[in-house]
Amino acid sequence: MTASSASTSETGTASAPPAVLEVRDLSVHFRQGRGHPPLRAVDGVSFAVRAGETVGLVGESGSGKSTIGRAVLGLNPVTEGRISFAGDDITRAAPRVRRRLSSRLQVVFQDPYSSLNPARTIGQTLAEPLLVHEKSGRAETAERVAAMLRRVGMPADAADRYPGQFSGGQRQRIAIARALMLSPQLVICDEPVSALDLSIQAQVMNLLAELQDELALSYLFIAHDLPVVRHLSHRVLVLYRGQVLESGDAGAVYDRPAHPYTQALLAAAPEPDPAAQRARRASRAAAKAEPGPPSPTGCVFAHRCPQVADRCRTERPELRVLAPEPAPRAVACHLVDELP
Ligand SMILES: Nc1ncnc2c1ncn2[C@@H]1O[C@H](COP(=O)(O)OP(=O)(O)OP(=O)(O)O)[C@@H](O)[C@H]1O
Repeated sequence: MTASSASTSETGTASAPPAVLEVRDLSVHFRQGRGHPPLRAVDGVSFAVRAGETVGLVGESGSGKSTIGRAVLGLNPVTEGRISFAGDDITRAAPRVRRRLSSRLQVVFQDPYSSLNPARTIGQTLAEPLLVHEKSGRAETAERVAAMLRRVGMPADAADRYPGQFSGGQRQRIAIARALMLSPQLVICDEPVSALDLSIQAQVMNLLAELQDELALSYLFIAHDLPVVRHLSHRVLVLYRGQVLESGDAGAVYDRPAHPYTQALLAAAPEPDPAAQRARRASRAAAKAEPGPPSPTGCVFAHRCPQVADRCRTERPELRVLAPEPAPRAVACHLVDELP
């Protein structure tokens, strides 16, 4: 495996569609109280999401996935870096700009039970964005609500009922319908299927994929479940302690993980084939649990890495593009040329 020496943050090619979302060197730090250094929840992350594309964020709990999504939505203050939406800088957008933006940038959260107002009918919930942003008339609003309900696989009479009358999967369809009412360009999906049963998860993921094809939607897809992210993502970013350790084409990252952390993460996912399961178990055993604090200056994964070298404890590795690869892929590891 070889890596080009040029440092890069995945920018794609000149012929790629324009970026809907562009995140550059994003850092989000949280104060931890007197005497403690700030928590670097996100630490220098760069990526772009293009029209019609799904970019998946994966990583263990606490790796910074949701904090990135919340920073894009303006729900977490940005410490450093820049977030652009359709070419406009929205890093510290004023509430008035954010309100306007909400017609083009939407979110679907994990929990469909708490994200829908139990006291409002589904029709009222879906009509609200139209009434606020487009000042639509009543007849047109009712027609658009009914059409969207049909589109997400719900009966039109659902409009007159309340969230409590639906199952978790149906409520998530309704949450997706609400997100799409104003024809957004980008939807941030933050663990959108993790609260659902497996068979329902597949249905909701298929719905998201169909809607993307039909409406040329872009998704920033956040999930801890690796197969779920693979199913929907064109590209993925693998995060650990707020940093991207590997990124690139989803198929390549999953089939030939290059970073020892990505290898360990995939080794922890369920594997039906017994031979592959044995290999994974060995790789999992090699990646140490958290034996101590990470080095403040070196690679954030060094203290757990089975391949760690002296340099890893003192020098932070840059994200470098692997070559030759059909699609750009980048890995932050000093040992990338020597890895199996
Ligand atoms: N508002 C906050 N104040 C302080 N610390 C926070 C805040 N939000 C997140 N964190 C911390 O930032 C780190 C990253 O959290 P984040 O929720 O982004 O991780 P995640 O990868 O989405 O994991 P999970 O799936 O468990 O939420 C964690 O250590 C978390 O405790």
